[in-house]
Parts: sequence; structure tokens; C-alpha cells
Amino acid sequence: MADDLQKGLDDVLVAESSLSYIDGDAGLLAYRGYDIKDLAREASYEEVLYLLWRGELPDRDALDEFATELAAERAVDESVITTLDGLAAADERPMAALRTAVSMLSASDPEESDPDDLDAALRKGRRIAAKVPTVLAAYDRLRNGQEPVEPREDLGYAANFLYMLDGEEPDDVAAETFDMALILHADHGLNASTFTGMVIASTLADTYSAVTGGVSALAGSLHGGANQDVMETLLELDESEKDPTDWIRDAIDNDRRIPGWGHRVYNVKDPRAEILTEKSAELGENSGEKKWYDYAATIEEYLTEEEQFPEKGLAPNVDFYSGTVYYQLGIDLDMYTPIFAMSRVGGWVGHVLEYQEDNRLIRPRARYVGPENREFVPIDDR
Ligand SMILES: CC(=O)SCCNC(=O)CCNC(=O)[C@H](O)C(C)(C)COP(=O)(O)OP(=O)(O)OC[C@H]1O[C@@H](n2cnc3c(N)ncnc32)[C@H](O)[C@@H]1OP(=O)(O)O
Ligand SMILES: O=C([O-])CC(=O)C(=O)O
Repeated sequence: MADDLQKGLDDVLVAESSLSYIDGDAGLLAYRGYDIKDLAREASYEEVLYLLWRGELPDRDALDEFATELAAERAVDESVITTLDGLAAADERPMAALRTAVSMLSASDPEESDPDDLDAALRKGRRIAAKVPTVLAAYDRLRNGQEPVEPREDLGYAANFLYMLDGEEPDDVAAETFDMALILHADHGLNASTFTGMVIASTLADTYSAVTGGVSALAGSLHGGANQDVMETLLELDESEKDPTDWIRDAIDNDRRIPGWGHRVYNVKDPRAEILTEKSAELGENSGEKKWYDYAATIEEYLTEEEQFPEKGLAPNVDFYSGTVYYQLGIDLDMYTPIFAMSRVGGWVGHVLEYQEDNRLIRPRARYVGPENREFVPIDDR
């Protein structure tokens, strides 16, 4: 038995995977061998889902069939909408509403869960991926006193979500930008939320349980929650009316942890952040409102030259520019992490199924450091 302690499981190998390849020193990410930059530029989120789940890119017929099946499963049961309405009345956070809704979706799944039937597990994953946008858009509307908008089967995954959110078809720039953001967030190896899903699935629990666990783990500020924190930080900077360089200098002097910086795997700028930087700048140019991009870019420039940050391998991660992109698309701040979850369903389902093909219960150990050989004292004598 190995006795060396790996707190946080840094660098511990626990599985083999052919979903994503990450080189944290070179700043490379590929899904099943395809560079993320090519996928972000050329593919659609549906194509990427197909790739993650089936291992190959689809040809046009296969993609049409897959996208049609996915679109046909977008509607959610009325009981889910009623529950969301109750959660909205209680002012629940969207991530918590999503966690509750994913768990609830299993009640209307038409197939039994069978740990030996991985095809059925994949179909469950597909239903979750299809319904999460409907849940999120409905929740956002209900909490704003609006009726949910029914999904449309004739729109792509990204465009349909934006349509259900606003009640109006998005323009091409918004739909393409959002689709690209979904592609960038779809998978990232054994990150905390994916690993959570794998731990759950390794007990032979079903896909809904694994995805509910994934949503729960993604919510925290060290993981998916950071995208909202980044935008809140930029708004704080804006309200301070300080020069951005002075603002970030003060933040560092006060030992603040800067959201959207640092990553367990990357020691250089995250390749997804490179793409989102360009997108954020482009949206600012187009709208004439460049300040959100400018604030982020100024912080990046300052921290990149600051001694400690490069020394500790701290650089912008995927969350640093995604917030400015969503903000410019007019999306509410507390929807950013749920949108991340919407995309990451692809990775969660892919990894869970890959792991279950050759399943082994995940069960690490803790080194016992508590007291020993204590004499039990009955309650009335303590
Ligand atoms: C999609 C994603 O999940 S990407 C990550 C999203 N999360 C964030 O952006 C939150 C901000 N970042 C962080 O908290 C961290 O960088 C993490 C959690 C992402 C990675 O953390 P770890 O690999 O555990 O690094 P750890 O927390 O040990 O930090 C190493 C050193 O860098 C410092 N550091 C790490 N991140 C930051 C940051 N964002 N700002 C300032 N200092 C930081 C730590 O204080 C520590 O310094 P020390 O060695 O002087 O004590
Ligand atoms: O990989 C990680 O640790 C965090 C993550 O999910 C990502 O960067 O997309």
C-alpha cells in the first residue's frame, strides 16, 4: 500500500481516457485528437457532443440524425416547470435550481436504469443534454415573471437556448459565439466535477445521479463558479472608478485571489482563454463598448508582468474572458455557471460511460491521524 499522501489528488493517475488531451505547459487542448482551436472555429456543439460520445466526427447524415434526435428531446415535463416556478419564488440560485431539476428529470425518463446497458445510459445522457437548456431558460424567465418559451426543434442547440431565454431568435453572431463557448467548455479531463460524476457512476448509480453530482461540484468558486466571480470583479473595478492598473495593483497588494487565474493543469494561458480573448475583443469592437474586454486585458497585462504570477505558473484560465463574452451577449451573471454546466454535460456523460466500460469502484484512502485506543465512557459518566 502506497503511503505517500497526495492532497487534492494532484497529478494522481486514476484512469485512462481518450476524450481530452491536455498539455498544461504548452497550452494545448484536444478532444479525441482534434485541436480545440479547430473545433471552436469549424464545428458545432452537436458535432462535438457526437465526437465526445462516439469517438469520431460525424458525416453530414450522421450529424443530422443525431441533432434531430437531440432536438426531439428538448421538452421537459410540466412537473419540472412547476418545481422551477416554486424555486424561482424562493429566489433559489440558478445552479441550485439546475441541480434539483436534473435530479427530477429522471422521473420522466422512459427507460429503466440498467448498469449493464451502456447504450441506455448514453440515451439518458442525451436526454439530459437536450433538456438542460430548456430547464435553464425556463428558470431564468420564471424568476423574471415571464412564461417559459417552448423549445424549437428547427433551431440548433445554441440558437435554441438563446431563443428560449429571450423569446426571440438570436442573430448569427450571438448564436455562433454561444455555440463556440459551449464547444470550449464541453470537456476537460478529470476536473473536479467530471471526477465527481465518475465516482458516483463507479458505484453503478445511474446517469442522472452522476450528472446531478457533476452540477453540484461545478458550482463552487474554485471551479465553474469562477466565471461569475470574474464578471463581478470587473463590475467592482468599474464601480470603483479607479484606473484598472491601480485597481489590480491594490488587489494584489491586499492578497486577493483573482478569479479566472490559475489552474491545476495549465502553467500558461489556457488555450480556451486565448480564443475567448479574441471573441471578447471582437464583440467589444462590434458594439463599440470595449471596456469589459479592456479591463480584462489590462489585468492580464499587469499580472503577466507581475513577478509572482508567472513564477507560480498563474495565467488566465477559461473563465477569465468567458464572463465578458456572456455579458456582451446580455446574459445574467448567475447564469454563467449553469451555462458551463449545460456544456459540460457532454464531458460528464462521456467520461462516465468510458469509465463504466471497464468499471472499478473508486475508493481511495485517508491516513488516520485521530486518537487511538480510547476507553469508552457511558454517557451519564462523561
Ligand atoms: C473551469 C475551472 O475550474 S478553471 C479554475 C477556475 N477557478 C478559478 O479561477 C479560481 C481562482 N483560481 C484558484 O483558486 C486556483 O488557481 C485553482 C483552484 C484553480 C487551482 O489551484 P491549485 O492548483 O490548488 O493551486 P493553489 O491554490 O495551491 O495555488 C498555488 C499558489 O498560487 C496562488 N494562486 C493560485 N490561484 C491564484 C489566483 N487566482 N490569484 C492569486 N493567487 C493565486 C496561491 O495563493 C498559491 O500561492 P502560494 O504558493 O504562495 O501559497
Ligand atoms: O480541468 C480543470 O481542473 C477545471 C476545468 O474543468 C476546466 O478547466 O475546464
